[in-house]
Amino acid sequence: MGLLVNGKWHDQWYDTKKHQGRFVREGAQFRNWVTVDGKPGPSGTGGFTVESNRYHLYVSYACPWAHRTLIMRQLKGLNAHIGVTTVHPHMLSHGWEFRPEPEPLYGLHRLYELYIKTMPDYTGRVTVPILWDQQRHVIVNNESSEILRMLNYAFSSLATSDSDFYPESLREQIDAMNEYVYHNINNGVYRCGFATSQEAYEEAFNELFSALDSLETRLGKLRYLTGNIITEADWRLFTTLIRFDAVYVGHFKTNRNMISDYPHLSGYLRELYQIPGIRETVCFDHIKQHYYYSHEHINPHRIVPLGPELDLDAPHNRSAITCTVNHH
Ligand SMILES: N[C@@H](CCC(=O)N[C@@H](CS)C(=O)NCC(=O)O)C(=O)O
Repeated sequence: MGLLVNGKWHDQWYDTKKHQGRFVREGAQFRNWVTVDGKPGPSGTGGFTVESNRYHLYVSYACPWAHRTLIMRQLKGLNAHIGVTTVHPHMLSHGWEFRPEPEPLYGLHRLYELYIKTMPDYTGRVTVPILWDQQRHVIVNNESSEILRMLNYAFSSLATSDSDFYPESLREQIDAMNEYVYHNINNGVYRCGFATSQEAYEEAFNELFSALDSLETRLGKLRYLTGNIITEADWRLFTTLIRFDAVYVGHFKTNRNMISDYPHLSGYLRELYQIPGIRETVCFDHIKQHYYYSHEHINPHRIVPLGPELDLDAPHNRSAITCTVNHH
């Protein structure tokens, strides 16, 4: 694992020293938007008009951030319009790689080569997901939360489903929920796992479990995070929950409870998993191989645990939760 400095690859682990052992995630740097008319979006520059088969997603099945984009592509019915290439689950000294086959567009073997192709003197982390423009041969955007919104809106002219995962009337609630879930849960598990001091770990651990406790209560009253329809907030939580018992509990030491110990959270997780098309986006083999094998600092012998056994096909019993709270 490493990063690019002026377009040169450096193999190094995250530097947590400047934050007293805390893991602080770097912001994504490519922030252009695909739009219906090619005008600039909320950030970046314009020229990225929505078109079938012009854009391509580079993802890892292991990565919770990339997973969100795969889910949105699937649920909107965009599979025929946006191709996907996946990286190898092991992220080693060259970062994410295309192995054994190179990626199909340019025959490249390493993800960082796409960053250099976009910006020859790029300095920063090399992350998935990437939304790639096959016409201009550049990264459009490498921030998953923004890619989700593009798939939901700009691409809706191509989509086979008209579901809206960020409806106007719920935006304030979705934004607040996203913020809370991002800090405490999505990034919270990484803050536990990548902490290099006891204090930093405990701080993240306590925030993580108090957030899970509070969502457990919430999901005892509401079918989904913001009421009776599934929004992007649910899918953003889902990608962390689905990895939790399989990986985070052991590898990231988030072991106060498993998700399966929480009746409402686990029923909710199963309900989302059982929605048609979703299980096809979940690859436990890549998920377990990636974390346990790649992070040598955490797991030096790279032994990948065989358990736990998860029964995600058990009945979810969520239809009993009728939404009585008016969320408007
Ligand atoms: N803000 C980014 C974060 C993406 C991210 O951190 N992806 C991880 C994989 S789970 C990655 O590629 N890490 C490589 C690295 O940090 O060097 C997003 O949500 O799109």
